[in-house]
Amino acid sequence: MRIANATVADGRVVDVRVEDGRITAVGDLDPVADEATIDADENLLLPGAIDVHVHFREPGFEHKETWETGSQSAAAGGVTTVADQPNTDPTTTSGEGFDAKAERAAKSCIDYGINGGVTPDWDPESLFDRPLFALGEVFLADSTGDMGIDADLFESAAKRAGEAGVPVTVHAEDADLFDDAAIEGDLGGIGRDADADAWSAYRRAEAEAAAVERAVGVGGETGAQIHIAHTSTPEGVDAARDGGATCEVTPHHLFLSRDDLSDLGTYGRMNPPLRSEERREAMFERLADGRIDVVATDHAPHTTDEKDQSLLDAPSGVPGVETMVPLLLGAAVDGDLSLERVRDVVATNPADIFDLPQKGRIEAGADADLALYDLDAAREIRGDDLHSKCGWTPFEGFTGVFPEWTMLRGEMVWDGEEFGDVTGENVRE
Ligand SMILES: NC(=O)N[C@@H](CC(=O)O)C(=O)O
Ligand SMILES: [Zn+2]
Ligand SMILES: [Zn+2]
Repeated sequence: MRIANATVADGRVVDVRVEDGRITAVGDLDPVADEATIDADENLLLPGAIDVHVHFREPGFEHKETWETGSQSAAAGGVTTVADQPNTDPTTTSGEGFDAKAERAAKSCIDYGINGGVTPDWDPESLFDRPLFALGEVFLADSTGDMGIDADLFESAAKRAGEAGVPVTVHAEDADLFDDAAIEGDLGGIGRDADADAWSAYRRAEAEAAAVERAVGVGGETGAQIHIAHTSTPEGVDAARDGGATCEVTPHHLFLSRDDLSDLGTYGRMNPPLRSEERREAMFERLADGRIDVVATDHAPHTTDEKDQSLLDAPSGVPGVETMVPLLLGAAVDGDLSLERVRDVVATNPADIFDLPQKGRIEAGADADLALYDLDAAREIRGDDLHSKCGWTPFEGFTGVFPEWTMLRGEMVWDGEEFGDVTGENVRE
């Protein structure tokens, strides 16, 4: 197959040859006999995005998301590889837990990795016997699933991961620094009417940098490769960089702030929480100038019934896997971000950090994981149009550029209207 006349992120217009699921040539390519051609019409061709932080909820919470719905949502947003987090039921904290997830993940229509998690009763022996994508997210404070662990366990877990050469991804918040008084008394309101700003006041910004410093310190002592998940503050990003760690930011910490909580209510409750508009802008600046390595979604779907509760009863987390690339391309169209930055933070950098040499690039030898975007076809994001089982988005009404089609290893997994019959594989096997 030949994809003709594709504009790549650096502005070149090229042809791309795909054979047996791989890219075999990029450049000015003459068609060969009987070769199928897809005319890209000078639209933007990006490597399939790699979202290194999703919660596809299966096994255990199939009412929120499944591997089928989560992976379809990803594909419809130009994402062709995901890494799934361990706070499922059973938790992915033993070989058995890993196997239970691997069985479900076989239904994914995109490629994937499976992370191992850490709890006091984990079984590192059998867990490290499995092909882990990463150890993590390791919860330094409780979040959905209450998997927060103490400093000693974190250190011994990081040591083990370091020995095994497995990267460690960290949910960095220090619960000792939370302001419990912020969520005491009558908070009033349910769902969108709840005063969710209290959540941001409670899980204070200062709690992030403190935990990041602790995590990078443990990285230095143990030799483990540390990657900070969902950094939400410029202080957290700077502490990660200073300590030699890589870091990711979510779309919600780039595009939403505490100012949006009066509309979102509990639909804007997540960990770490939304920050001030000033901190949001500082995060965007660090994304644009290269200080943030990766955008990953922390796709954490919950049903509207679950969100339509009081601030304290509603679960933390928002969906995002389908809207990540569309939002970033929307920002690129507005001139806030270069297309090369978008490509790097959603594809090339995650591939480099998590050792996926076959992914994240449009060059000969790489997997033909590709998505085509018409930058003139930005449209309004609507929860009703998305494919996650949860049926809502915190980005309702924002503008995004969705893929015309998405290809996994040369097969059309999303043609803009329908999903192909495509089977994903574990990228570590
Ligand atoms: N981010 C969240 O608020 N929630 C995540 C867990 C997590 O990533 O902390 C979830 O699994 O729901
Ligand atoms: Zn987390
Ligand atoms: Zn998470």
